[in-house]
Amino acid sequence: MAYELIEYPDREMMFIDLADKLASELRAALARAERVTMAVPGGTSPGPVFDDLCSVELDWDRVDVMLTDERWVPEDSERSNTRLLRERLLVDKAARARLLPMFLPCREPEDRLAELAETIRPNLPLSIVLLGMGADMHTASLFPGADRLDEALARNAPILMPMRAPGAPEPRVTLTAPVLDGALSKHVLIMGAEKRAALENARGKPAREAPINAILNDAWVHWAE
Ligand SMILES: O=C1O[C@H](COP(=O)(O)O)[C@@H](O)[C@H](O)[C@H]1O
Repeated sequence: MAYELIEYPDREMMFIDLADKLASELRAALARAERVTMAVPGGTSPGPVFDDLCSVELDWDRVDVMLTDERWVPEDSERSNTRLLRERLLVDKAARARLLPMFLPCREPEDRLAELAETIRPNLPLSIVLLGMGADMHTASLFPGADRLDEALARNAPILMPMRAPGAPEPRVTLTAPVLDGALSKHVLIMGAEKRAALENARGKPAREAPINAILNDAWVHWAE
C-alpha cells in the first residue's frame, strides 16, 4: 500500500498546510476544467481545515463540494455532516461553492438514494477527496462489520450505498470504495497516537477488516499528534 505520510509538528500547522494544499489543488484543477468537485469528510477532525480553507480566494463559483458520507439525520442534528459543512466550509468566500446533497429528508436512505446518486454521477471522477479515518480503521462510512461493506468495496460497486454498522447509531450513506479511490487526488487527515497506531495496524490487512486500505494507494496521509 503505497501512500505518502506527512508528519506535522502540531495540529495547527497541519490544518494550515492541508488547507493550503487543497486550495492549490483546487486552483490547478480549475485551470484544467470548467467545474471541479471536492469531497470532504464529516466527523470531528476536518472543522479547523474548513475554517482555513473557506477564506481562501479562488473561483469558488466553479467548485462543487460534497461529503464522502452522511449520517441519516436531519440537517439540524448535531450529528449531521451537512450541518458541519454549511457552518464551517460553505461560509466566507467558499459560500459561493455549490453543495451536492448527501441527505434528503425521508425516513430511510434507500427511499431517495437513486436521486442522490444521479446528482453525483456527472461529477465523477472526483477532482479531490479528503477523508477522515476512525480508530477502527473505517473511512467515510465504510465500517468493518457493516452490513453492506463487501458490496461497497467491490470494483463494480454503485456510486452510493446505504450502510448500517454495529458502532454507528444511525443509518449512513457513503460513497463507495471505487468512487473514493478513483479521485484524482486523495488526502487522509488523522490525528493522535491511537489513529496513527490504527493506520500502522491496517498494513497488510484486507479492506474488509481495514476499510481505509481501499483508498490508501497513492494517497497523502496527513498526521499530527
Ligand atoms: O462518522 C464519521 O467518522 C469518520 C471519522 O470521524 P472523526 O470524528 O474520527 O474524525 C469521518 O471521516 C466520516 O466522514 C464521518 O461520517
